[in-house]
Amino acid sequence: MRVEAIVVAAGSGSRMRSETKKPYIRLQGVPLLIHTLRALQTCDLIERFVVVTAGEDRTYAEELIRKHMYGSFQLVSGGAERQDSVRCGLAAISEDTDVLLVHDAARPFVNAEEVRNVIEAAWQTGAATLGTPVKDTIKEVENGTVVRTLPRHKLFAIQTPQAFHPSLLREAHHQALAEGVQVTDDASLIEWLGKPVAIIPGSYRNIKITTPEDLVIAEAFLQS
Ligand SMILES: Nc1ccn([C@@H]2O[C@H](COP(=O)(O)OP(=O)(O)OP(=O)(O)O)[C@@H](O)[C@H]2O)c(=O)n1
Ligand SMILES: C[C@](O)(CO)[C@H](O)COP(=O)(O)O
Repeated sequence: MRVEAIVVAAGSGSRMRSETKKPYIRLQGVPLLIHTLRALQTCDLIERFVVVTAGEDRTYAEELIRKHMYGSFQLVSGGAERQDSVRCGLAAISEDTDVLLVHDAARPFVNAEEVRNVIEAAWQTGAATLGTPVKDTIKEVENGTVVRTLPRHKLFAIQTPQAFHPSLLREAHHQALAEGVQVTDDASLIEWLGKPVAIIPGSYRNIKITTPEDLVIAEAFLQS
């Protein structure tokens, strides 16, 4: 089974409100993107990485990766939305790839077992994602008023990595582009095609670094 990974790092990080772009913020002296690539590399199934960055950051990111990492990788320029960046990455995936992993550069705490589990599930079923049962009560709200409370026992917070048969993800992105469908994760596109997505138990440590508070949590995780 040949596995390749797309790591999306082309976001603007607007919710972080930092001077340094989010993938290059340093945690214990090491850029976030490098923490994330190292975490993925703990799973020895991944043969090659396609790293998607903003066009103007490509050279800088390439230098960083060469300095801190081993293994095969390619840099690709991303697009305006996450979905566009994944599509740019897809174009650089090798034709003979059996399972394609898609991961946020903003999730540095994924572990080897989680990566392996999601890859193996996608190999069996076509599409799989990590997820954790939600801890809070979730309400649907409109115009500042609660519409309804959703049944918590059915709700999962969805993470990356997500893994797919490449042909299935290519078809989903191709159709979504043609029909103007925009979603926030790749699994949603598979759902939209009417195909099943397996949920693999994730960990509450696999946070997405999104707002400044997450940097405090990340430093604490790194120290522990
Ligand atoms: N046009 C985009 C938007 C997002 N991403 C990537 O998708 C992942 C998840 O997105 P998020 O954490 O929300 O990052 P940003 O879009 O950068 O943040 P924000 O929404 O706060 O601007 C990140 O690794 C981000 O770099 C991307 O590659 N291309
Ligand atoms: C893909 C994702 O990380 C799953 O939780 C999330 O949907 C990314 O969303 P964002 O809007 O880019 O934060």
